[in-house]
Amino acid sequence: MTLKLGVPSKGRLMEKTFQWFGKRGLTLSRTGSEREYAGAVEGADIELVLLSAGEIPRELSAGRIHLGVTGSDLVREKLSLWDQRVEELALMGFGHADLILAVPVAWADVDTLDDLDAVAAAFRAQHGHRLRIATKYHRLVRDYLRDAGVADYQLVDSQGATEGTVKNETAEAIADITSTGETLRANHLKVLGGEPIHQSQATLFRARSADWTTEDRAELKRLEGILGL
Ligand SMILES: Nc1ncnc2c1ncn2[C@@H]1O[C@H](COP(=O)(O)OP(=O)(O)OP(=O)(O)O)[C@@H](O)[C@H]1O
Ligand SMILES: O=P(O)(O)OC[C@H]1O[C@H](OP(=O)(O)OP(=O)(O)O)[C@H](O)[C@@H]1O
Repeated sequence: MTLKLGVPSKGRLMEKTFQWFGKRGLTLSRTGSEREYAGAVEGADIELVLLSAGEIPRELSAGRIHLGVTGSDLVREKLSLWDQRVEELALMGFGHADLILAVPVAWADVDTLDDLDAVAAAFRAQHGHRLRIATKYHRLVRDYLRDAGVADYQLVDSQGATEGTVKNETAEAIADITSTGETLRANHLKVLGGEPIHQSQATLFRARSADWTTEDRAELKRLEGILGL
């Protein structure tokens, strides 16, 4: 069986993924029409599989692809015990974004997680429901807040335009990815101080559970040589 490499089919990670491999002597390209999800790899016995960045963690975990490129945030969010299912082969140095917690700028007394904790307890007493945090990163946010001892909150699912939920009054705070900070500023939100929940970047992963034949392992060794890993 040929080694299968899953790469983002579009969006912010695709082009840089192709460049990253290209710089290391492996030419990845899309084949077929502009809208056809087909690709090829020159210089190695590898089948290119074009996938949504968000689906690559699941495909790796199920062993349907041997290797995959996606954001480290997506692997940690989508896979429980992610490091038992995949191995990080290379941090690729692009697609940097921080997963952060943000609250309205107008909350002058809330700048840290401890402040949020205090406000959350008071909020519940005052409003009769828990402070709502909108996010699509349920696992990462829950784990982070549990470790920090913050309990008086509820997560509200938001799959996009998360920063708008505060203005729309469906949440009091948000947890989302930011890179330039523009979207937060435009929506009058500020990041809580301290380390981000996760610092994400595009990463090349190896599926631990995929069916690795002797030839696949040999091809991976050769690939690691080409890529200088
Ligand atoms: N503003 C941003 N700047 C840099 N990286 C970002 C930004 N927003 C998201 N990302 C990163 O990009 C990756 C997601 O990429 P993208 O948005 O192309 O995928 P997606 O929306 O999940 O893809 P698809 O819609 O095909 O499922 C995540 O790893 C995330 O950390
Ligand atoms: O810090 P910034 O550079 O402003 O980027 C942050 C924004 O980028 C991402 O959204 P995306 O463009 O993927 O749209 P989405 O709302 O559909 O997730 C993320 O969810 C933020 O909303």
